[in-house]
Amino acid sequence: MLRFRPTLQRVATALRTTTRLQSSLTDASLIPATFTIRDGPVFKGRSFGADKNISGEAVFTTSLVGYPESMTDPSYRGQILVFTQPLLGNYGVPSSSALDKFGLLKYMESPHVQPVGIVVADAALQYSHWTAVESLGQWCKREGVAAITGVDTRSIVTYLREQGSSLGRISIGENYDADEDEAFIDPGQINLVQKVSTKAPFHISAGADATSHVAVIDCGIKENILRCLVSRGASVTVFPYDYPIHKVAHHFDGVFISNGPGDPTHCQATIYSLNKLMYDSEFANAQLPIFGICLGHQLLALAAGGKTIKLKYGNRAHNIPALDLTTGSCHITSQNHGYAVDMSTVDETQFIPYFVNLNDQSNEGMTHTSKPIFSTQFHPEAKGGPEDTTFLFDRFISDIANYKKSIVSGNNQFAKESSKLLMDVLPKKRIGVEVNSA
Ligand SMILES: NC(=O)CC[C@H](N)C(=O)O
Repeated sequence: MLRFRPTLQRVATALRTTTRLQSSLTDASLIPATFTIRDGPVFKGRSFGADKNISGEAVFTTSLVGYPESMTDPSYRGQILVFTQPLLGNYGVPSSSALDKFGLLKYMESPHVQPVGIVVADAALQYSHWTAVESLGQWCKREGVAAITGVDTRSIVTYLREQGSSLGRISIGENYDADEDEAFIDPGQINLVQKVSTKAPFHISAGADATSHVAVIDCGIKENILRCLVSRGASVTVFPYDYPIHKVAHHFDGVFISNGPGDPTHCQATIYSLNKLMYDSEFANAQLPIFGICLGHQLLALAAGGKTIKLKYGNRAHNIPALDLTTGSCHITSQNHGYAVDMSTVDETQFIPYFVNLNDQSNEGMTHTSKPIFSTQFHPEAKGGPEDTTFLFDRFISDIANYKKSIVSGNNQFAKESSKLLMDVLPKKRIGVEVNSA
């Protein structure tokens, strides 16, 4: 053993030196920055992102990996994302434009960084990964996103857990005055969905193996949700969030409602359309499959006459246990939400709870009592996070297959017209989505 000690000591010294060299905490070239919580504490650190003062709702995620996916999730629009993982950026950032075989973004959940700013304990200034093309800091600078490092994220999160999600701001520069009464932008007052939803329909083909065609309501859809659908044979036509989907639903084999940022009650046009789709006499006997995720779940509940509540600090993590009330199985789920459905306000003759959160008992999904309509608060598509609940996409595809069979056998009164929409001429990606700084 003794013979190895000098070697071990050398390795330990080398590791310490490497860590010191890579750490943002000791890099004097980074300019000072301040993270301030409104009516709360002030944290002094250093900027490693865009040279820009920003404000928004400060929220935290306890996810350990997956910062490229989280940071491109449109549901984070308008927020300042505090990471509890103490070292961020060590595996760099992959390409924002690489595409998979469906023409979907290979590594990112949308083309741009969505939070207005990020807060980390220690940003790795060197990175290493075979997919990496730039550092976390370079990416934030290129995207106009403020980033602060060298702050005590444990005490920030302790504060946010006790006080609830709060408004915050990141200010860059030495001469920041903590008393300066600069405005704190409250994204809760803004229709953020309007900023991230496609401005016109686009189409992603499932290719020669396509077995169905789904209408997607885009409230800020994550790329992997589209992939989960098309990789299961469902071609998708993606519509703006306020498109009157009830007027075109008969052209499709199913309707999907996506995740998205902000307060669900801002999406009145979507709620109206979903209400029509579920309750209008035209659709009364229709067995059209509908599936909603996260904001999509909240919008379905609102369309069914229910109410949503704002959680104290939300659920943002990749390891949240959700109990499937139909099977008794517990699944580990990926989550990012600040609002939740109050199931006591949803008509129980229409919808019953599907999943429940085993940490805080909040609702995690609902299922219709007589129609193939269901939704989840968590993210079965993951990215990042565990893929334990991707079987829900299989359920949706199987609901679609049953629906198609019922039409073929003439059992369904909701006769489906053959699609006359000119899918081939539709664009193949999102249209005119505003970049983060807009
Ligand atoms: N990921 C989501 O779709 C989030 C939904 C909603 N904006 C919330 O915060 O609750």
